[in-house]
Amino acid sequence: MTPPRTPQIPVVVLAGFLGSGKTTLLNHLLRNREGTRIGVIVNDFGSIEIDAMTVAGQVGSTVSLGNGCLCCAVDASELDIFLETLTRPSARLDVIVIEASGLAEPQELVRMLLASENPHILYGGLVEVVDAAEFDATRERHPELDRHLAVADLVVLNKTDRVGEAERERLLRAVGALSGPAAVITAVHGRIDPELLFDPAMRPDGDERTRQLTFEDLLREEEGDGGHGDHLHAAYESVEFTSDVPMDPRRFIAFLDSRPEGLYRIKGFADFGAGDRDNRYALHAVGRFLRFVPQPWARGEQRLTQLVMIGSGIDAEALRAGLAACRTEPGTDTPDAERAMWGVLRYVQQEPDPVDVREGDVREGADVEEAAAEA
Ligand SMILES: Nc1nc2c(ncn2[C@@H]2O[C@H](COP(=O)(O)OP(=O)(O)OP(=O)(O)O)[C@@H](O)[C@H]2O)c(=O)[nH]1
Repeated sequence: MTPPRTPQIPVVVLAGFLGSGKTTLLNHLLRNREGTRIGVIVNDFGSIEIDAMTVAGQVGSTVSLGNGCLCCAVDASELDIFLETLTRPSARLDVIVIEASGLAEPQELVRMLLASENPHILYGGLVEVVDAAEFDATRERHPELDRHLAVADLVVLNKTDRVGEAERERLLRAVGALSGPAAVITAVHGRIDPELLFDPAMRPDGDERTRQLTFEDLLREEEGDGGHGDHLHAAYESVEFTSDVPMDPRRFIAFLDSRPEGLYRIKGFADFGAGDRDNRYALHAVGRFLRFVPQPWARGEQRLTQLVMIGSGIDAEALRAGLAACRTEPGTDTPDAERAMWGVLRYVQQEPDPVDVREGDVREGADVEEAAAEA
């Protein structure tokens, strides 16, 4: 296996029915990006483009698909052109979010991303936004919602301010039953913790940290109280795990496959010892989405497994104990470890992965208006 030589930018797909709150959530992400540079692809002309540019000050990083419906594009070349623009080194983006139109078939977008030959992107998961107040009515009118939920990696039950406590619980159960193992979180005005979707940027040159007061800072001041209403960290717990003993690939995958529902996000690096002496494995999980990226160990770098897990209602001690039980025992770090890596390699992006795409669900391309790129 050849680890990617160029840095890859995660691409997150944001889907949800008309009016569910996608744009609101996207704006929230842009306002709370903390220095992370977000590129946005929208296919709803005018709905976010201005916000994306003014709020995040990212002129040149937003692509609008005119009247075109991205999900219906007959071939992936148009999407590739947009991604090409956004992944240019000069854009210096850390993450790209594609806001699917309210009527999109999100799995088609996912299929196109996985099939993309752009070496600079890494599919980052499908987030489905659901309007809590309209859930039953939307399902009635659009039975395909069930299918969208079934392929989502993270479901955001939005507008919970519009329903009572009991109704919220009922909806959580109903959505959870349809979305299977995907994590379901509730939100008001799309205020989710951005770290659930992507890591904050760590810039070696520190240019974002020593920056001047930005538009976001001003916005936060404007919102009063330093924007504490948006402090989502209080709602989530974060658990860290570090080990200088390599992880057993089979046990680690079994641990990940059975991770608890409330664990929305895992990020970090794993050392698989004899499984792969040359690479550490960057791990990125959003909801039930999981991806490993092998990265060569730097010369002299201490070989550690370092993980951060974010969730709500999670049992920190049980998680740490579960991970501790995944460590290799002395003497088991044998040549068989390479075969044990097969389970991990299933989650390394090499080609379109049938685990992520359910072909039966994919809609064939339909007519599409000419899409326009304005980058
Ligand atoms: N009460 C309430 N209103 C919300 C919430 N989130 C969004 N809205 C409102 O719902 C409306 C639709 O939100 P958008 O973010 O534009 O929804 P969208 O999914 O981008 O809509 P389309 O682009 O049409 O698919 C707007 O008026 C929002 O202000 C919420 O949590 N509670």
